[in-house]
This record gives sequence, structure tokens and C-alpha cells, in this order.
Amino acid sequence: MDSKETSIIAVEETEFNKKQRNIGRWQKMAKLHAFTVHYVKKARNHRWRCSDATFWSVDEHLCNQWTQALKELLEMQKSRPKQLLVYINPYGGKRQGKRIYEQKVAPLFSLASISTDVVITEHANHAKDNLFEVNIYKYDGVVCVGGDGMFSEVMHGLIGRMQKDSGIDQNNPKASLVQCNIRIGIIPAGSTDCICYSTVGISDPVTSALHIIVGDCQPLDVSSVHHNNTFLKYSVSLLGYGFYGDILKDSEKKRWMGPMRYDYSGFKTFLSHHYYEGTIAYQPAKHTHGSPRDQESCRTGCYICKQSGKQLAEQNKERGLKHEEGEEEWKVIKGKFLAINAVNMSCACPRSPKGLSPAAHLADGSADLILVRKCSRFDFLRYLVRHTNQDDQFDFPFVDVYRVKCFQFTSKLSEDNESNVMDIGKKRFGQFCRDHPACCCNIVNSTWNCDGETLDSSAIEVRVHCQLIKLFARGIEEDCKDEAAHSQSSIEQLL
Ligand SMILES: CCCCCCCCCCCCC/C=C/[C@@H](O)[C@H](CO)NC(=O)CCCCCCCCCCCCCCC
Ligand SMILES: Nc1ncnc2c1ncn2[C@@H]1O[C@H](COP(=O)(O)OP(=O)(O)OP(=O)(O)O)[C@@H](O)[C@H]1O
Ligand SMILES: [Ca+2]
Repeated sequence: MDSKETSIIAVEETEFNKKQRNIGRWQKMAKLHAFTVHYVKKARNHRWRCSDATFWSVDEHLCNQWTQALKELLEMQKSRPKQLLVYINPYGGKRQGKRIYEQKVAPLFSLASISTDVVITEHANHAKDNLFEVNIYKYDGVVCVGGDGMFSEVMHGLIGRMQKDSGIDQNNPKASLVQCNIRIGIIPAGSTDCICYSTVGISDPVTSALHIIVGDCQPLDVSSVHHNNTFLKYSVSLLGYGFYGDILKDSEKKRWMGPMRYDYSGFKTFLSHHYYEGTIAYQPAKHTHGSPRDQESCRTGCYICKQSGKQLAEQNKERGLKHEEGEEEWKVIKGKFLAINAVNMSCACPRSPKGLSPAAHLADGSADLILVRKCSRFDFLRYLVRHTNQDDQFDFPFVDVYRVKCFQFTSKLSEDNESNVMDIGKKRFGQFCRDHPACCCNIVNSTWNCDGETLDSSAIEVRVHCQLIKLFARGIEEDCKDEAAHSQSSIEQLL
């Protein structure tokens, strides 16, 4: 933790209860005065808990001085939020969002004197639309209680609102988007909670609430997705075509199954073993020093992300003077793919603790483009198993990975249509295959899975916007060997 930072959550004057402590002789001598310090206690696996310590003294003045000094110290923490706008999806994940917020999060916010305006969503897009109407500038942050879909709504609302207020046209794929400085907090209550897990290291509502309270700030890259100069969506985690797109499309019909729907549809999609033909063109991310095959992962205070942040600040200063993007070379790859995955972050989640690209960075201005070519079911299973263990998932002859700043994809089907090869027979065959999903032919298009939502177009243009948004998080902290000792920390270590 930064030396200037304190992990105190709140300080309260306490009614000293003699029965609470064995204070021996003291109780006979004088009336006791006390105050309680509530603080963050770090536990195993990146979990944070709220703990407290009560201090007492016979000297009332000394006691007041301490309370006052600690309160002043807290007031000085300018990065801490005072007013939050909270959106709760009551139907996300296991439908526990409202209960989780009321029982685990609201009491902590109130202890930390954070005032909140809470909206319980009534329909999809409620949060997103609402963010275009409310005075967002009076809040220090927006909190979403739900899963990745709910986060996506809040992100679209905030980014969209910022562009609208600044007169930026989101339909222009080349537009320099305006950064959003209102931080987003995620209280995980969804099915995958990949964004929370990949930025905090655990999917745990109390831990996330404490990161919000201490005012953490983690910038995050966002990819814009366009089709024919029309804005489709933003993505921060997985933009997946083929395997993950097909899983999502099938799982949408099984929402009633809750988080289990992904395992059911995953198994079904694995058996169907569809591959898709298409062309990918990408521009390598030359500005960043990292590589997707690095052994080191992005962690709190990441040097590579900091460097990208500095470059971005420089670019913003020189904005309008030059536009280098068009000058750089494009690489083109044609092929038959079981999966095309573009990830802006590792995509670690409880199902895949290292994620789809373990060395991807949260804020380096690049995405990792993973191409899984047509291979046998057995080989694809070996690849999937490596999502879940320590082995290198890119060490297969049928898997390629590139660090990119933008890419385009066109499916064979749309290429053929665009080049006016209007083979009616092929199109009919395509329809036939849609009706018979067990068929393995390569003529049907897949669907893009954009952070858990389907896109309508298969031909897309994607561009990474470095550090476009900020989260109440600090990235995953390095494993600390003496975490147990750390959690026993005394009050001196807190200050
Ligand atoms: C043999 C075991 C293989 C296990 C492989 C587990 C891979 C899990 C990888 C998860 C990656 C998540 C990326 C994040 C995506 C989110 O933006 C998005 C919105 O929440 N979630 C999904 O699209 C939801 C995606 C959910 C994907 C679940 C995939 C389950 C695959 C099961 C395959 C079974 C094969 C068994 C053969 C015997
Ligand atoms: N009141 C509501 N009724 C119906 N749908 C809603 C409501 N509020 C939000 N939604 C939508 O529900 C979708 C899914 O929500 P959420 O992400 O919270 O849960 P999930 O899908 O179970 O989790 P994950 O996205 O992690 O897989 C979101 O895309 C959001 O637009
Ligand atoms: Ca990135």
C-alpha cells in the first residue's frame, strides 16, 4: 500500500463497555473514554475484510485528540468517494444483487459516511439510459451491483454521456474519445464477474466495497466496435467469435438456468465443433513493451501500464498535430478458426483463474488477439483445459497470439457477399446449417460475444482506446508471502 495511504475505513467515538474488556484495576480508578478504528484487514487470496480495534484512556482530552486527528487524516484522503450513484440489477447471476447490496455493502458505505442514490433497475438498459439523464457530475463514482452485463451497461452509459457532452460522434471509428474520470465500482453479483475478478483478484462483494471506500483508481482500456461506420458496442473483457460467441448465443435461451447455463451451452458448443472461415487484419501494438507470451502478469502499479499512461498524456498534449495510425502496416491472416478471441485484460474469472491471456494488461492500450485454428476436438479440449491450469495455453501449433491496437474481421460469407459472388446455393446451404446446428460446415456465420452480449454484425472494426475509463480497483496485488502476518497488523502499521 502507498505510504501516504491509510487503510482506515472510519473512526467512531465509542461508549466504553466495561464488560467488553478485562481492564482490572483501571475501572476502579476513573471513567474511561474510548474510540474505535474500523480498518481494512487483508486476508488470503486478495480478500479484504473490515476489522476494528477499540482504544481507551482515562484522559478524555487525549482520546478526543486522537479521534480528531484520525478524522482529519481521513478527510485528507481526497481520492475517497463521498457521493455515489448505485445501480442494482435484481436479476443478475443468482438473483442476489439486492440482498448482497443491502446486507454486505450498504452498511460499509454508511460506516464510511458515503452517501448514495440507489436505483434498482426495472428493465435492461435502465441504468444505461438513466446515465444520460441524471447529473452525473455531482457523483464521485457510479457503482453497479450485478455481473459483467450490468458493468457493460454502466460503462456504455458513462462513456456515451461523456462523448455526447463533448460533442464527439461515437459512430466515427477514428474519433479520439474523451476519457471518463468518474470511476466505476463493481459489486460482483453476476454469473462470470470476469471484470471484477481480473481487476481485483477475487469476486467478493465486501472486498470490492472496501476498494471503493479507500478510493482506489485503476485505469482500463476499452475497445470500440464498429460496423460500416456505425458504432456497435464497447468491450473491456472478451470479444469472442466462434466458440465463445456460439456459447453465448445458445446460453441466452437458457437464462433461467442461472450461471449454469454457460456450462451447459459450453459442453454443447464443444461437441458441435464448428469452425468459421474469415480474414483478420490487425495493426501490432508497437508502443507497448510487453508481449502476450510474457511470464509476468499485470499487477498493482504495473510498469508497462504506467508507461502507456505517460505516452497517452503526451499524445493528449499533442492532440491534433499528427495522426500516425494510418501510416502503420496492417498484417492480414486468412483461415479457418474455431475461436477468435480479442481480450483487453486477462479475463481471469473463477472458471479460469489465469484467464484467456494471462499476461494481458489492464491499461497498456492494447488487446491480445488469440486465433485458434481448426483442429481436432481432442486438441481443442487440450487448449480449453489449459484455461484452467498453469500450462501455457499458447504453446500449440494451432494457436497464435498477437498484441494489437486495432483489428478488423470479415467472415468468408460476408466477403463473398460483398464481392458479389451471390451464390444462392451457398446461402440456402447456410440457412440449412442454421437449422441443423450439428452440421460442421463452415458456411454459416458465428456471432460475436462482446463482454457477454451478442453483436448483430459479423464484420467488425475494433480499436483499443488506452485508459478510457477508471475503476475503483488497484489491479491484482502481488502475492504477499507474509499476508497472514500482515493481517495481524497493529494500529501503528495502519497509520
Ligand atoms: C474441460 C474444461 C474446460 C473449461 C474451460 C473453461 C473456460 C472458461 C473461460 C471463461 C472465459 C470468460 C471470459 C469472460 C467473458 C465475459 O465477458 C462474458 C460476460 O460475463 N462471459 C461469457 O461470455 C461466459 C463465457 C463462459 C464460458 C464457459 C465455458 C465453459 C466451457 C465448457 C467446455 C466443456 C468441454 C467439456 C468436454 C468434455
Ligand atoms: N431489471 C432488469 N430486468 C432485466 N434485465 C436487466 C435488469 N437490469 C439489468 N438487466 C440486464 O441483465 C443483463 C445481465 O445482467 P448481469 O450482468 O448483472 O448478470 P449475468 O448475466 O448473470 O452476469 P454476467 O454478465 O457476469 O454473465 C445485463 O446485460 C442488463 O442489461
Ligand atoms: Ca490492455
